[in-house]
Amino acid sequence: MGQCYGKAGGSSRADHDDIGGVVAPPSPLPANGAPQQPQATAPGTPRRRKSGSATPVHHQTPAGAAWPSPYPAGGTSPLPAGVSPSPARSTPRRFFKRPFPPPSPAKHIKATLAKRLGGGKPKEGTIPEEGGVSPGGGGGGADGAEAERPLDKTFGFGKNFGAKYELGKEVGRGHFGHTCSAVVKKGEYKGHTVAVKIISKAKMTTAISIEDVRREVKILKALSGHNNLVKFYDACEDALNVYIVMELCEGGELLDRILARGGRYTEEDAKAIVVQILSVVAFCHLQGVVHRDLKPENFLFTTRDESAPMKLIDFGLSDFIRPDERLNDIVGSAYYVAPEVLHRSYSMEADIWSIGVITYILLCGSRPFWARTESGIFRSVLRADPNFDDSPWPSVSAEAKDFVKRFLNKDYRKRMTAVQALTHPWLRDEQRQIPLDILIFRLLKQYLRATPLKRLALKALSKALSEDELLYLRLQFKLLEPRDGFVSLDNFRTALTRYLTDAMRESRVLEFLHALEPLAYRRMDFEEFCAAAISPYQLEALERWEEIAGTAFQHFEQEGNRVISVEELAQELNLAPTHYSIVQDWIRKSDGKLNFLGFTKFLHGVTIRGSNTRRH
Ligand SMILES: Nc1ncnc2c1ncn2[C@@H]1O[C@H](COP(=O)(O)OP(=O)(O)OP(=O)(O)O)[C@@H](O)[C@H]1O
Ligand SMILES: [Ca+2]
Repeated sequence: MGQCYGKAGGSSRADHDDIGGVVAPPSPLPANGAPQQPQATAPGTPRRRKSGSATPVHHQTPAGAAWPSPYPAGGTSPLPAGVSPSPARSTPRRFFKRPFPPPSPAKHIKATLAKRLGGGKPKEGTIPEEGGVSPGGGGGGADGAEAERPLDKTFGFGKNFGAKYELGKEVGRGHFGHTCSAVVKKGEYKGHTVAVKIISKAKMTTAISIEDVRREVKILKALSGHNNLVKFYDACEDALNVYIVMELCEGGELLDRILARGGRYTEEDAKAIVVQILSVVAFCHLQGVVHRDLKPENFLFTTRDESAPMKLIDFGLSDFIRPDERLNDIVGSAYYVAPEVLHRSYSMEADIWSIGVITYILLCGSRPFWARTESGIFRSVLRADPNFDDSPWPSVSAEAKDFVKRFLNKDYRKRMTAVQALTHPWLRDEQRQIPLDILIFRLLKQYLRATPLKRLALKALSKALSEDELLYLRLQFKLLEPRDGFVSLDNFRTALTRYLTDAMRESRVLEFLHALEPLAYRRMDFEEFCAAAISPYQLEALERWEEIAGTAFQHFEQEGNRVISVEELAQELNLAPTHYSIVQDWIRKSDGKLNFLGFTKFLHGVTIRGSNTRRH
C-alpha cells in the first residue's frame, strides 16, 4: 500500500526536462541550454512560518494603504513608481530550449536560504539575495530542540485506506508527494476513479512539516464549492503515509499545455485560462485563504479536451489569512514570488503577482523575471521591469499589456484584486457574475476610521472617476443588495455569509465585520460607498491618474478644502513633530488651505520611517 504502479506519461513534472525545442531562442541559454536550478527543498523542511500578531514584520504602511479599483478603457499603465524601464534586464530572448526549466525552483526558496545560512530562522526584514542575508538568519531548518522531541505523526484520519481504495498508476509527482489514480472500492462513490496524493510520513521530519500537511488537508476540506477548485473527498493515513483523496484531473498541467503550444497562447485562449484562475483565486481570497504557490504546474485540466475546465490544486503552501493580516514567511516558487514576499511582509496581493507572471508567460511565452540562480531571480523580481518591447509584445493588445502591468506592479497596494481584474477591459464580459471582493471590506474599515477631512478628500477623488471606472464599484454595491439605495452593516454581513464556508470560519474573515460596527447605526448611499471603497494607491497606477487627481482637486476645492495649520495637517497624517516641516509646502500661503501637492499627498498619506505613530 502506498505505492503507485507504473507511471503515466504527461503530467509528471520530471518529464519537463525532456521537452525540447519548444521555441527557438533568439539568444541562447546558458551553456548547457538549461539554467542552473536552485536546490529543491528536502521534503519535510519547514516551509512556513506565519507572522504571529506579536512579531509581525511590517513595511511602513501608510494609513489608508490599500488597493485597486477602476480602470481606464484600455491603454497602458505606468511602470511601477520609482522604477524606470531597464532594457538591459529584458526578459524575452531567453526562450527556452527547455522553456520552463524543470520544476520551478519553488518552495525551495526557504531550503536555499537554510542551506546558505546553516539553519535557524530567517532574519526578519532581510531580503534573501546574495550578500543580502546576514549570518544568523536562516530558512527554517529543523529546530534543534524540536528535533529531539518525538514527533506526533498521527492525523486523526481514517485508517482504512487499503480497504476503501485500489491504487492505480502514478499520475504526477511533486516535491512533497506523488499522486496516483485509484478506484473507490466501496461506499457512495464505488467504482469512481479518484486521485490520491501520497505524502510519506518518513519525510515529515519536523513538527512544522507535519503541521503543513495538517493544514493542507484542512484547507482542502474547508474550501468547497468552486468549479475551478479540485474537489476533496477524503483523507486517510497509515503508519507510512498520509493519503489525500480528491477528484482526478486527467487533462494534465497548464504548464504542459503551454509547452505544447510552443510557449504562447493567443489572447483569446489566454483570457479563457486567466478568467478561471482569477475566479478561483477570488473565491479563495474571500474565504481567507492565500494559496502562495500559484504557477502553471498547479492548475490541472479535468480532461484532455482543449476546452476542459481547469482546477487549482496543491494547497501545500497555503494558509488562512485575515483580511488585514500580513504574513512573513518566504514560501512559493522563485519565478512566481512577489517582491513583498521577499521583503517578508505580504498578504493576498502576493497571489495576484503570481497570476501576473502566469499571464505574462501565456501572452509571450517567456518568464518576466529570470536569471540563472535563485538569487538572480530574486534580484530580478525586486528590481527589474518586465520587457514589454520585444516580440510578440508589439502585437499584443494595449488592454492585455495594461492588465499584466497592473498585476506586476512592485507596489502591492497598486495591484488589482482578482475581482477587479475580472472587470478589467481586457476580460470584461457583461454576462459574467462578479464575486464579492474582500478588498471592499478592508477599505471600508479604513474609511470608517478616517478623519472627516480624509473622507472629504476621498469623496472628491471618487467624483473624478468616469462611469467606466466606476463599473467595479457598481457591481460590488449591487452584490450588497442595497435597500432603497442604501447599505448598512446588515448588507455587508448578509453578503459575506452568502459565501460562507468552513474556510471563512477558520480564517476569521467574519470577525472582520466587527470593524464595520459603526455602519450598524447609519446607512451609506452609492456616492459614499464609492468614497469608502476606492484606493488612492490603485488609482495612482492608472495612466489617467494626473487627470483624475486634477479633477478631484477641483471637487475638493469646492466641497472640502479648508484652512489647516501645519500641526493639524501633520497630525492628520500621523507625522511626528520632527517631520512637521515636510508638510509646510503642502499648504497654500495665500489662504492657508491645502494646495494640489498637499491634496495628493494627503489622499494616501506619507510614510516616513519611524514617523507614523498611529494608523487610521
Ligand atoms: N487531483 C489530481 N489529479 C491528477 N493529478 C494530480 C492531482 N493532484 C496532483 N496531481 C499531480 O501530482 C503532482 C504533484 O501534486 P502536488 O502539486 O499537490 O504535490 P506537491 O508535492 O505539493 O507539489 P510541489 O512540488 O509543487 O510542492 C501535480 O503536479 C500533478 O501532476
Ligand atoms: Ca505542485
